[in-house]
Amino acid sequence: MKLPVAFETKMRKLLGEEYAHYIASYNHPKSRGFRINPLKVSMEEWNRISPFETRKRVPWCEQGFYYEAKEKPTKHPYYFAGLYYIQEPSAMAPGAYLPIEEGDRVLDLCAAPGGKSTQVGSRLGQKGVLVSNDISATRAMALLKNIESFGIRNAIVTAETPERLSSKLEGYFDKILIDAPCSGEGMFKKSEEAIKSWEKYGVSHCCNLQREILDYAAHMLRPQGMILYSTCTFSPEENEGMMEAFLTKHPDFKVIPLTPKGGIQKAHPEWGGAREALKDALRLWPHHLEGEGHFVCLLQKKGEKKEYRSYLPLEKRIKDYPDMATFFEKETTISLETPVMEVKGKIYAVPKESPDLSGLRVLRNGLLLGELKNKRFEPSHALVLGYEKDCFKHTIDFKAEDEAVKRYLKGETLLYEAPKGYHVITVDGYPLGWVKAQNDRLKNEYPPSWRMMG
Ligand SMILES: C[S@@+](CC[C@H](N)C(=O)[O-])C[C@H]1O[C@@H](n2cnc3c(N)ncnc32)[C@H](O)[C@@H]1O
Repeated sequence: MKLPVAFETKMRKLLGEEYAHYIASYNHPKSRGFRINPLKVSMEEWNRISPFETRKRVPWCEQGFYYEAKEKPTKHPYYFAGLYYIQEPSAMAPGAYLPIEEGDRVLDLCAAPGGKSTQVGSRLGQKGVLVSNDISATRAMALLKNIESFGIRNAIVTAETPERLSSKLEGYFDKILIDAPCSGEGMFKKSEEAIKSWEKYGVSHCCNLQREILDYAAHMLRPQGMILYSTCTFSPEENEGMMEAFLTKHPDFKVIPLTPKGGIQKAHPEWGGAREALKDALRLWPHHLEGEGHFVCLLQKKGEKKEYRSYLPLEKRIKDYPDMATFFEKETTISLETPVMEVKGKIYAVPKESPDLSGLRVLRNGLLLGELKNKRFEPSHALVLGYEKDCFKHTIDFKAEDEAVKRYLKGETLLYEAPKGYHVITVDGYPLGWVKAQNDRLKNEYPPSWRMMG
């Protein structure tokens, strides 16, 4: 791999004697990881059912595992059931180090494609609120799909600028994750694109973005709330230096020490002309652990906790829409008292204490239950992925090895005798999607954009 000369020179200067060790890590094979979804599978259950040989754990992430390329986890039906997310092991650190308490309102401000959002969302355990945002509407679509796949019901997905979000959400959040757009130096081994982007945009362009994002985040955080700032770059300007500039501008914030685990190192305040307290931020180095480069820092806002009062009024329930209520009664055990919101015929189950986001670009207001079409209710794919098997009254279960599962995931009609109407296909008991049974056939309702390729 050809690294930019300016980058090598910079790293040699920063790392001194360690440089040889660091540069040698570019010859090591890439580390691959996946993170299991505690909303769908406990660790005990996973250890029983895991189809993969490798059982090696990622030391800094309770749900993280390494895997070998030959194991091809994206081809297994469990992937389609949302049992795990493929994630570079070091990228699991920010979501693991963010403290989460029951009922927290969390903002993931730069969230696409959803690595950290799926992690934090699954740690929330369907309680509280997760607002997952990305400035790019196209990237936010991929984020939405991953949130749906993970079955996170209490997530709101937006595609907004931090400025516009902050105009509506002053002091709303308990926790904010900023996985900042950065110069990506820690990802050079993972992608050639990262090198090209570094050469094109450089560090200072990213610093401007990060400063702005951090300022808007500070505005949206309640006193006593926390910001977890992370990058996948080595440059001190975007890490210790960025945190120093933020703390100078916002003296109502302090650094919360993080404990290094499994080869993670302390940060280097001296590199960024930063205060001593920033040694308690963390750096992940490819020559100290199995994973790429990352920086993680936890900040807390001082002051007294205030109550946020401007919630979205939730007046409707499933039972208020007769066609939908009939469907839910016939097909599910989900409560008809579930609070819902209708947007252009689409019905969402909305988390309690949702903020009022009117006027913003909202892709999803909670769990999409389905659509009202000419008085008929059509259930969504997200509904199947958002609940466990026992919540559906008509299910057809296949074993993961059964060829029918792959054929279903590829969109084929299956020959199968079942009572007429909707059924949920499950794999080893994990819901995958809808079918409609008729005349000894299961009409495939698996969405084309979710299908298994190849
Ligand atoms: C490092 S990536 C995020 C990766 C993501 N957190 C994950 O774990 O999958 C940074 C993201 O920031 C987004 N971004 C860039 N500028 C932004 C801004 N001003 N506000 C919000 N998001 C921004 C990019 O579109 C990109 O998706």
